[in-house]
Amino acid sequence: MTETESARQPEIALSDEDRRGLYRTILSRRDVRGQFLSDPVPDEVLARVLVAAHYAPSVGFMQPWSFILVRSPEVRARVKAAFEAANAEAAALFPDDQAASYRALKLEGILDAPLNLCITCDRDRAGPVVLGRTHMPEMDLYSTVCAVENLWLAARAEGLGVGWVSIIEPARLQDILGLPDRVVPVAYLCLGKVSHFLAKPELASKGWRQRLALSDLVAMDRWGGDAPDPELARALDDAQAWAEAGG
Ligand SMILES: Cc1cc2c(cc1C)N(C[C@H](O)[C@H](O)[C@H](O)COP(=O)(O)O)c1[nH]c(=O)[nH]c(=O)c1N2
Repeated sequence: MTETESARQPEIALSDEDRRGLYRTILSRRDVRGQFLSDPVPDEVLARVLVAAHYAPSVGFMQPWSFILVRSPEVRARVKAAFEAANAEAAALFPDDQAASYRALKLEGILDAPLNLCITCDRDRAGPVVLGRTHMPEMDLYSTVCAVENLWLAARAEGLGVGWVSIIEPARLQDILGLPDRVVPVAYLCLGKVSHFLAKPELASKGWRQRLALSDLVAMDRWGGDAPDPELARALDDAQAWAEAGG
């Protein structure tokens, strides 16, 4: 089969402005828990961020995701109760010196955000044998996470905050949302307009954990292999300094 001109995209790199916009979106995306406004998310905007999620890559083009929009106060109250139960268990797992700061963190916006959204993975969406999943069975879950990140970035570009809540027993979420066994609740998200976006991750500004140096995370050829050569190491440090300055 020959490739026709119309089968190609007209450009390879994006324009400088588009590229800057992409990096700005990536660098300014935040996990939002405490800055939600109650205004509803307009349908057209919601549709666009869901399209962004749906255009994520997926193993074997499986598109295993579905999107459960949770507006019902009753359903959200049940999810919030599931969070409270899991969060109490989680707090008890940290050593004493960390447990108090853990309890002081706000780790969800389930009732504050006007919309909650569960992104699920249907592990049977494309039958039992899926191109690309034959030897790495978790690839459909990873594909669903790609959809989550696409949505998160598109939401940031639209001025919408997203907060991921994973401190919930999955079996309870499964029950509350009526998910069949083959469907995994990959991400429970809170979504809505925000008063502002924080400049830094909240866990960093509250002293829980700081961003690592990228250059320490890059090794040559094998785990624990040589550090990158000095030119690449400098480029990595410069790029991270650029990101820290806001891009
Ligand atoms: C898979 C997964 C699961 C969770 C999160 C993220 C991801 C990727 N994060 C958000 C997390 O704390 C946050 O991404 C980091 O602290 C970095 O901050 P920014 O996302 O850059 O603002 C998160 N935050 C929170 O308050 N409660 C939670 O349960 C979770 N769960």
